[in-house]
Amino acid sequence: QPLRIDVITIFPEYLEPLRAALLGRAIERGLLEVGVHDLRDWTHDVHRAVDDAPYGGGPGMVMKPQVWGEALDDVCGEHTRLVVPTPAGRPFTQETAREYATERHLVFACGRYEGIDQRVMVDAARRMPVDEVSIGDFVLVGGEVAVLAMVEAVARLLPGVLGNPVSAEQDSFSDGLLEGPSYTRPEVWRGLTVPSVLRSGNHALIDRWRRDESLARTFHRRPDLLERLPEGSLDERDREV
Ligand SMILES: NC(=O)c1ccno1
Repeated sequence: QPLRIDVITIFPEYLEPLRAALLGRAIERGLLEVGVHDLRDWTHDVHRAVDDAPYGGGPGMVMKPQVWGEALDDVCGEHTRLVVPTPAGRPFTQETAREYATERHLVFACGRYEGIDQRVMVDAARRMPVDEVSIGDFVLVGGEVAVLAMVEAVARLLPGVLGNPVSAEQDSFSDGLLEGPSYTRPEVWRGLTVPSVLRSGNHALIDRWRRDESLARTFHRRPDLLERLPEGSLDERDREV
């Protein structure tokens, strides 16, 4: 059955984009299920408080464990992987997206940057896998935008979501390299031409050119990715690029 995704947040309206365009159509087609929940529905006080001052002092507020505990008790099930976006998390990469696309149920807990009381993740880890992940080395106001990014990265890998499934294999990172430049008509635009090899019809040459462009771009923009390539990824020809 389709991957089920639930998002718990104090800004449910932030997740509306999941209902639009490609993702919205995939949901309508039953290729994945998405539920969005307002964390405040699990508060019991008149102020619907979800955070409090941090023990030990310091700036900002920390999200209360009781509210999160009750929300997760209701939303998580026996096949749930809990994902908590945070700048302090392990890197979320294309590999992570591929793993998540094979899950049955993902629950995303959107916290403020100051964080959720750590005991919420400790308690959840007693009965399900819990991933604290970061989408990049920068700080957002909350986890919602990170969830939008991760859900999009995962959903596009699900069967039937992308019109042209091959592109999921060919996009950046699938072979560990960055994707090279792309071109379309017109052949000359503002005096700029399309590399002639792409119009040669010689697909062996075209593939070779594209690989060289990927290697060069990766070398210049992300040399760290070259370090991480699995052994044997680069042949003699590649090393000359
Ligand atoms: N870098 C991140 O993933 C993040 C999540 C919340 N704030 O920043």
